Amino acid sequence: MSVLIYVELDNSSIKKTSLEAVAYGAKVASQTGGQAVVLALGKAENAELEKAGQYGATKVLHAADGKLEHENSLAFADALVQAATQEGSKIIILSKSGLSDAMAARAAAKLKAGIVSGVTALPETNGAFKVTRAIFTGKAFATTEIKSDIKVLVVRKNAIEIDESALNGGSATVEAFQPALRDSDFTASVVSIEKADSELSLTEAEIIVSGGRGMKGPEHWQPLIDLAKALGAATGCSKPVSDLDWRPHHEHIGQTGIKVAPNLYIACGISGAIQHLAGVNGSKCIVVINKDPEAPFFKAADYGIVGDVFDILPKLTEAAKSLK
Ligand SMILES: Cc1cc2nc3c(=O)[nH]c(=O)nc-3n(C[C@H](O)[C@H](O)[C@H](O)COP(=O)(O)OP(=O)(O)OC[C@H]3O[C@@H](n4cnc5c(N)ncnc54)[C@H](O)[C@@H]3O)c2cc1C
Repeated sequence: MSVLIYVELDNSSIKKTSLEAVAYGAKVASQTGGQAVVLALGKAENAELEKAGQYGATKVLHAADGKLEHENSLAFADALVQAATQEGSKIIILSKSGLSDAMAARAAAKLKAGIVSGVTALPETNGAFKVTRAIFTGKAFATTEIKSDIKVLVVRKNAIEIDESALNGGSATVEAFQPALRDSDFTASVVSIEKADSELSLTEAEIIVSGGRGMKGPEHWQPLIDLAKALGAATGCSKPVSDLDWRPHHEHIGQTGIKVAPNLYIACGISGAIQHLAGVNGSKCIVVINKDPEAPFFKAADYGIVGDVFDILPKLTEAAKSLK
């Protein structure tokens, strides 16, 4: 029995969050006595896809059809179902994203599979198949039993720890895969894409430096950008900041914005309202800088600095530069 893992591509490379899903899938495969097979849709070099082997995959199915170059949840879900059927996969794993949630739901309906999204840990597979997932925007965890023959898991970032230095150096074999694509899946298609000029995507970033209303205005953002540059971090912001057009809307983090799960989240002049926390509580380590020692964000912080952001940010930037 195989475990099928769908990986998302960005500029012909496997996204980091998808490599985590491969590592997760490989562990599930070894728990259940199967092999980990990867599905990649769109343009990518074999050498890039073989990398999935380092994370425990034995085989990569690659559908390079030009029609699959742009995200299309209908066609991608169809391809996923066909790959699962071909491989006889009973467990299908995707890394959580807007695209994968849409694909997973469609594929689960077609395969009559039980689906759990927001999975935070490896499943229990001795006896009943149980998974833990985040609920109430990450404030609680629920254990769910999946009873169907086929199971679909949409896994949150950081669900398992990957020690990059201990990767096994293996290489997966890449096989061409040609799903039957239906014209009805392409009734709406991407005509052009304009990418945000930020170099790092918030959902993929290892480090995020984020600012709130405490930054006082767009003209005062440079110290935050300097720290982000020194750390190789992406920049984010609270909702009022993007509502006020101090920062672009794609930086808005929280319940109504992007949900992030970096290794390090540095919050500068953000109060820590529950709606903001809902977007950051998957972060491994949270550092809060706020001049108000009673700011609610400190309760969610791993490290807190009580002080003025405009004093602290330049010092952190200098320290980050000197460490390099
Ligand atoms: C339905 C709904 C959905 C929402 N969705 C979101 C969401 O997705 N994301 C989101 O962020 N918000 C969201 N909000 C808004 C949320 O409730 C808060 O109002 C918002 O997060 C507050 O933003 P802030 O922390 O930047 O500003 P404030 O609450 O104004 O906090 C500013 C903080 O900066 C500190 N500060 C001021 N000056 C300095 C200084 N010089 N140095 C250090 N610290 C300083 C202050 O002590 C304060 O804690 C939502 C609200 C609703 C009702």
